[in-house]
Amino acid sequence: MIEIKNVSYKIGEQQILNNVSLNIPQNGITALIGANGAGKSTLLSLMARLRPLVSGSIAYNGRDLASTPTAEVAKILSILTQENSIHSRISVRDLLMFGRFPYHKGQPKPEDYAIIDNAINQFQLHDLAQRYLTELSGGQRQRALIAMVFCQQTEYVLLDEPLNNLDMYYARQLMQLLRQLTHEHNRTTVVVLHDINMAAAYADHVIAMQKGEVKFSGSPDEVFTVENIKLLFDMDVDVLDYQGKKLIVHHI
Ligand SMILES: Nc1ncnc2c1ncn2[C@@H]1O[C@H](COP(=O)(O)OP(=O)(O)OP(=O)(O)O)[C@@H](O)[C@H]1O
Repeated sequence: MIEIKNVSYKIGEQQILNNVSLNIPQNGITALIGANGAGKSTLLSLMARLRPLVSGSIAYNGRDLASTPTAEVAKILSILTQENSIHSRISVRDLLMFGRFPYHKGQPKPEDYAIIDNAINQFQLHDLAQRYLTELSGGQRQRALIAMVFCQQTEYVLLDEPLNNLDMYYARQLMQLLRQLTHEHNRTTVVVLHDINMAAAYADHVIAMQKGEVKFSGSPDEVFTVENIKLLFDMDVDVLDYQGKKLIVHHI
């Protein structure tokens, strides 16, 4: 479980997070949803210690994040941020090997190569493996970066808007793969999603944020109601039942 207790965060005079407390269940996919500016990315970056925690606490399986050495943190959690723009001339294959660095420390072993080959297969990167990141389209680069995160094989995976730049085919493929990799390896994946139908279809748990606070937390069935979506996004929508999942009709 990830335990977040009384986390507040300010930038200048602006209160970005206001006393956020929540428990993210162990094993499975938790979707973090909410309007632009709600504080999702800020919370994720505090959870990965990319920003220093100034108040409150965050613990992974009872282990306090603030007092865990950096080398240990790299083996507990991995993160894909929205700012993951790598401009150096590095090939996709080398990028994936870079993800293994906390384990091989510059001297890859056969198991590191095996993990990378596997990721190239799973993320359908064969045609891109030798190409430089700078030569890829936005969506291709995004897939490579997500594959790198998975090569780190951490118990906790934090992904900020992984569907950015992905077309319909790869967006669905990624969510299916996320679900498969999360459940097969008993991982805990926290994913910021703007596409609430993807959250409804693939998440086990949903956390909805608004103005720096957690508004709702529960199963997709509990969170995705007409009333909650009105409150979160100020939109009138229909919520349908489709193949056992909620389908939110919001585009017409
Ligand atoms: N470096 C910064 N300086 C000033 N304000 C910031 C900074 N970073 C974020 N903010 C503000 O913090 C608030 C929360 O931003 P955050 O990126 O966490 O929201 P979000 O829910 O992830 O939004 P989005 O869905 O648009 O990505 C916003 O009001 C944003 O303008």
